[in-house]
Amino acid sequence: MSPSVTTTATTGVINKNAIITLAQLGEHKDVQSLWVAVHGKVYDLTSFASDHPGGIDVLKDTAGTDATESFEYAGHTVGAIATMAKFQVGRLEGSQPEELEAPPKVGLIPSPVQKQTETMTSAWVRPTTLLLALATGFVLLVLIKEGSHIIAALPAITLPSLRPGQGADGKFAFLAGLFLAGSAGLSILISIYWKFNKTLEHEKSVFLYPPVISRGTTSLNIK
Ligand code: HEM
Repeated sequence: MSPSVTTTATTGVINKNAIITLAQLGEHKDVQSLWVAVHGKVYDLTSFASDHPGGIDVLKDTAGTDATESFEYAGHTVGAIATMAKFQVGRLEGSQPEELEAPPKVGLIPSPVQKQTETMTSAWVRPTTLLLALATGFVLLVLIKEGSHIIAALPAITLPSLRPGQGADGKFAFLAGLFLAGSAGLSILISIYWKFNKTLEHEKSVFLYPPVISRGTTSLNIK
């Protein structure tokens, strides 16, 4: 025999496994006694209805019925799901109570899958970095040893003139100036981005996050 409805939140003792029929649920459809079923579990929200952050009206509209669809549509947070347990007064007859799944937490720490991908990337990057460091070291050594000859062999660089046609070698000088200014600007931008990225103290580049992360039903599984 199924356990019976022993009591409600207002009377004290609660049997959370009490089987409640749809007809019994339907008897609690107003603010004096407001019950709803969500995912096979029945909740007595009489004392909570006026404090419900989503408003009392949505609860009044679904009072005495299976409110699973509306509940899901509202997209409740982990906090809301944790709060529900204390209002449970039974289980809806004929339904298999489902454990409510809390929406994924959204944060700046990547999930294990993302971490794995990034670790793979950094593992790939490491030998490249080593190779680059070795190449730089080699170039430096050559410069130290043969520096004066190389510098002597280089053509003299003349800074560009702002007025076209003036300065040594008009067109070339302007292009050289443009190139120098461009490289300087790019280096400044790269270092600003690098510093900005470090300041945020997370494990992922800022540009890898979507601009908008929706609450509740986000498909992002960032934990
Ligand atoms: C069963 C116990 C319930 C609890 C403990 C609860 C709790 C909450 C909480 C804490 C919020 C604020 C947002 C959040 O933290 O998720 C909220 C919002 C809301 N709830 Fe509930 N709720 C319950 C049931 C329901 C039901 C049955 C419905 C629909 C019939 C509903 C509809 C809403 C709506 C529409 C919002 C506003 C969502 C928004 O502003 O985006 N809630 N609820």
